[in-house]
Amino acid sequence: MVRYRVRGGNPLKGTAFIQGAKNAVLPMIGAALLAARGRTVLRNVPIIEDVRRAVELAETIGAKVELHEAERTLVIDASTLTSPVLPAEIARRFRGSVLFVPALLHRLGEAIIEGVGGCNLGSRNLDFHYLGYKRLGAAVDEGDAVIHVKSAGLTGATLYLDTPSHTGTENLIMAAALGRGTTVIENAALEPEVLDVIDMLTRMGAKISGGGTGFITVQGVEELQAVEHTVMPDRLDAGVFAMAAAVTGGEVNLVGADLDHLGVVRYKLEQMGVEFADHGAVLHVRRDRPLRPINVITDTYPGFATDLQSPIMTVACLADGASYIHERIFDGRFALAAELNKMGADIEVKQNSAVVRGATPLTGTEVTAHDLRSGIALVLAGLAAEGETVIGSGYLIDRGHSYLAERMQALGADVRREISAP
Ligand SMILES: CC(=O)N[C@H]1[C@@H](OP(=O)(O)OP(=O)(O)OC[C@H]2O[C@@H](n3ccc(=O)[nH]c3=O)[C@H](O)[C@@H]2O)O[C@H](CO)[C@@H](O)[C@@H]1O
Ligand SMILES: C=C(OP(=O)(O)O)C(=O)O
Repeated sequence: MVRYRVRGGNPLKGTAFIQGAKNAVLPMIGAALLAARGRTVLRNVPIIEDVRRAVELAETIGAKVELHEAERTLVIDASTLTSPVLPAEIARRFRGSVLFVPALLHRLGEAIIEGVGGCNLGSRNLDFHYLGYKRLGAAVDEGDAVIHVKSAGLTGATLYLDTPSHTGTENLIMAAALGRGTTVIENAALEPEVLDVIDMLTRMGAKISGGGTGFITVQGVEELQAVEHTVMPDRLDAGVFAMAAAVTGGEVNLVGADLDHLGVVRYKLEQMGVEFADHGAVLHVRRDRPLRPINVITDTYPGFATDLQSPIMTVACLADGASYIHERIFDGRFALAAELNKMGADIEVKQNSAVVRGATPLTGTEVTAHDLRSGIALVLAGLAAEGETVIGSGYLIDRGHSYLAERMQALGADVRREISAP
């Protein structure tokens, strides 16, 4: 049982190091499994629980993996894949398990998916993935508990996504990369992580064009080589640390944060009164004026990232006036509201919209993380609250933010992580 204890009141000051991106490293581990020879080296790997689960899963299917935590480096030898089974006990613990399917199809001719996990945010369908594999020639048997995908060799086709799914785009690119002939993917995702994965696959020898346009063409090749690649910085981690400065009236330098990757999040925070100054690879963030309320509509990149919707809900609690938040990506991403209300917030949720009436003083109490980002949003609330906030189900925070307590402490925050018997 992991818990976070936060004592609020300290304006954050100093330097934070932004971790490598969770949503880039997970598909990159999936990509590394496509290389039948050699060793892949991934650098700037975030030391998070999802990466540990991905390492366990890769080992379970036969890869040899070394996670060098101090060096933030993964070494993956996928020459020895032996099992097509993604077992429930690991695969259900993180979303990234779904990104192992293309490698299993190419390397072993089948993938047996006993479950896929990830944050509980309402419906999280995978139909675009399975329809895509079928159009590439695979047989998909969707049983109640287990999904079996089989292929004697994938063949290029025209594919489309009803909406630009992040992992859906990555999976269909990886499936097409070693297929025969040309694949076109329409309505593909534009997220920076997807472009970083395309960059890695291209260096592995894949022929991919159109990344970032929504219309991707993949020309299949015979084999892909193991390469070395540095994972891009995590824009969600950067957004959270920027908001930590915002809720405490602080001033921080974020090493490695890329302002361009924040998309609309940047402009919304500026409207609220947060100032950004871009000094090359260091992003300076400060807030020294009262917070203003905001309207937020989540969207795919470069729109407002749904993963930063929970953190900005905390910021909105401290703004003077009513903020409106409309969630368009997931149909169950407001579990945070009830937890913030326990701390003194005034948030009303109707279907996929929330009204946050601020500014309300927040008071520390016992609250629960329902998913990764509601967890980190409660840490932000704790930083601004009077007294102590104790956040249960802290494992969910550890899924996506590395060394959180240490990095917050370096900015002067009183954040502690504790482990106790369940
Ligand atoms: C590991 C990873 O990269 N996770 C990210 C990824 O999740 P993930 O890739 O799972 O999210 P998607 O972009 O696929 O899902 C977005 C929406 O599309 C729907 N959908 C998706 C696929 C499908 O086959 N059918 C379907 O209906 C989902 O139910 C959801 O409502 O993108 C999300 C949206 O930016 C982020 O919150 C997650 O942090
Ligand atoms: C929804 C998230 O992650 P996942 O897709 O891995 O559950 C997230 O990172 O906020």
